[in-house]
Amino acid sequence: MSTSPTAPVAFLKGHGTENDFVIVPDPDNAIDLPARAAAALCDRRAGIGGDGLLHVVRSAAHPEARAMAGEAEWFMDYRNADGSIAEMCGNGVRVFARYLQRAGHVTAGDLAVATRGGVKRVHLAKSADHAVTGSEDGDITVRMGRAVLPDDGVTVAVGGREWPARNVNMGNPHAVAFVDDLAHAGDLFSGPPVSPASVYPDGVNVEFVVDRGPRHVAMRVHERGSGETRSCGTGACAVAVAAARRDGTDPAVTGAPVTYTVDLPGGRLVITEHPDGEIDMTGPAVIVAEGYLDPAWFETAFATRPEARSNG
Ligand SMILES: N[C@@H](CCC[C@H](N)C(=O)O)C(=O)O
Repeated sequence: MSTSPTAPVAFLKGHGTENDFVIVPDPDNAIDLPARAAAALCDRRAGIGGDGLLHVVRSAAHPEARAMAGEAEWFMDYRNADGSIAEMCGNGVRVFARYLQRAGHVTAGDLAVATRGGVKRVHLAKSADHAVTGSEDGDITVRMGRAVLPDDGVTVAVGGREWPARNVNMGNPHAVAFVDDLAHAGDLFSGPPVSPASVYPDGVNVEFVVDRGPRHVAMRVHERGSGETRSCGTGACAVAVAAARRDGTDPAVTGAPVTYTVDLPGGRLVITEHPDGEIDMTGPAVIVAEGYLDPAWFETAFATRPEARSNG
């Protein structure tokens, strides 16, 4: 049973390759966080500010996660900055795991996190082990599951240019377009039109990708519900999968795992796809602050916010 809080609500702020999140620990699912409260927390001017919200709840205490409680003690109840729900957030899972480690709920090693996209296996490296990303706290690897690639023939358009895009589902929907120059994506103040729109009835995350070298790409992303962000973990996986099909390195065909380095405005993620289709994402995760929400502010934001505002 969730209620509006009367005591101060604790929060933390964290990021994974600068995809930033407000974290609200709430093991018993006692805090009601409707879309307007999530959007208020993520508001960069009138709230804490973030690309999304990580509501940290015990799986057994959340109706959407109860069935996963036997496999994963903790549920990542994720919201986009506009308050909308998404199935998965790759950077979010790493930051979620870092929070659990900092709070003493888990130690370095392996753990499972329940998400709306199913249970994700996470490996928290020891702090000395940061060979991939240089993270001082140690890299975190998430087994992201398998990509689904419907053959839909979608296109993405910006500023009079149009590109064919690959439809990749990583639990959440992506359209991946290979471009000559990341500047061609424009200002990304709004979501680039993707056609036919009917392919993505619930909206889509759009990635623009350029080559940097063999199995090395760079990308920008416009995220559904959050706008342009400095990184997207599921997006980086979608990009690596699309690049492997384009490059003839699809592990299901070659029988060998393939690793892509994906550079984002906020940092670097390393993505390995295995012959069975399973995808591993490795990157950093950092907690930057913690504190308490002002109860009066939270009550006001909770009660009066009429609709989601822009996250810009
Ligand atoms: N930034 C995330 C993706 C968050 C969800 C996305 N905006 C959606 O609506 O699908 C990531 O790191 O994967």
